[in-house]
Amino acid sequence: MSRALSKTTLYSSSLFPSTYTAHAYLTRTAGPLFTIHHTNHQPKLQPAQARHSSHSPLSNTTSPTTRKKITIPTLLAMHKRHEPITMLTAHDFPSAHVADAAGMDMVLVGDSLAMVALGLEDTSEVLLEEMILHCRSVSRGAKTAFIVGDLPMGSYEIGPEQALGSAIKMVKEGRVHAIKLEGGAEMVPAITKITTAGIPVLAHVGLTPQRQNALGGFRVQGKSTAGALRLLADARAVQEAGAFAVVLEAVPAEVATLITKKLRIPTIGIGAGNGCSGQVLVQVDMSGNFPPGRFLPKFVKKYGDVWGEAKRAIEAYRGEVKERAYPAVEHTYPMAKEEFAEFERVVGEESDERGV
Ligand SMILES: Nc1nc(=O)c2c([nH]1)NC[C@@H]1CN(c3ccc(C(=O)N[C@@H](CCC(=O)O)C(=O)O)cc3)CN21
Ligand SMILES: CC(C)C(=O)C(=O)O
Repeated sequence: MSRALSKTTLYSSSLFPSTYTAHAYLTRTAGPLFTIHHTNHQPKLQPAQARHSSHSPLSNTTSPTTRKKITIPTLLAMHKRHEPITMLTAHDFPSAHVADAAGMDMVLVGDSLAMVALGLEDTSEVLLEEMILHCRSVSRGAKTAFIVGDLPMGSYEIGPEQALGSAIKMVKEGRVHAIKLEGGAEMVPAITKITTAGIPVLAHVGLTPQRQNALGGFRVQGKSTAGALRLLADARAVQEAGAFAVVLEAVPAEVATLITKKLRIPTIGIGAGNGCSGQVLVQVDMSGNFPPGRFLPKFVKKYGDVWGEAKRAIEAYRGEVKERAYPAVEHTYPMAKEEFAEFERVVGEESDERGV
């Protein structure tokens, strides 16, 4: 087994579903806080309310700054003044909300959600309908970032008509602002068709994970002179077709820097060095929301330990439930003494079900 192949196997198999489990916990805990908000117990529920507001689409109080909606002109202005463009993936309401609150310029509903949110083997399995469901929840969570939805494999390669049809569905039903699709020169007719219809396209060249079988795994692209020239030709082709920016994935830094200089549109790098116009990473990777020992591509920097924190909290909860330390008195609802005394008296004559 080659080095690349064994890594690919490790990367895309059983280790991802565990990541999903942890995230599902985080997602579910956010839910109930919503309903509590609307009860009559306002004074007692202050803490819950405060936490609730961090996930509330109605309130912006936890955002560090109130910022304007990011649009294509905003992004192009950043590019013009050489300000790096920040992009992060999100696959649901809370992951979109936190990316938006932390100031990401762009949020990508990447098809990597097949692996990190759905536990699938690779990105080729995810359906357009599934992507749309995730896009809808992300669009409700990210109110200022520019939202891009990934067209999944099979939803755009047949021809420009199919590509436009899928793009329209992503915008109308998924509520995204732009779509991303993988491929270079061969995607020019599709990109032209979609952009002509007024839907912005983020192109994606270099390592294109939807074509991993043809590429022979997740391999760095553009490592030879010929490969780098092909990459530049592809990047130029998608630019001429009307893409507003292009993702460069797993490309030597020098090649990505030179391609960036040769283009008018911004390049968004992932594993392509710091000479690109912006950067993108997968949120679960950079926030450390995965179990210890999982393989990470070389370009990932782990900025947090979300998995460790979630596991620590869940273990503490488990321990307290087992010891009857949780719930404590402050987590319970009071009742007037006389009411309870009467209740106890009325049921007092009955025998206990549990054998007393
Ligand atoms: N969680 C996650 N993060 C990602 O960045 C990501 C996904 N999923 N799924 C779709 C693609 C696949 N990606 C990958 C996956 C593996 C490598 C990888 O193994 N790279 C090798 C280089 C191999 C070579 O030398 O050619 C490495 O060592 O980093 C790269 C990108 C990026 N994307
Ligand atoms: C890694 C990024 C660029 C992506 O395509 C995804 O998340 O699917």
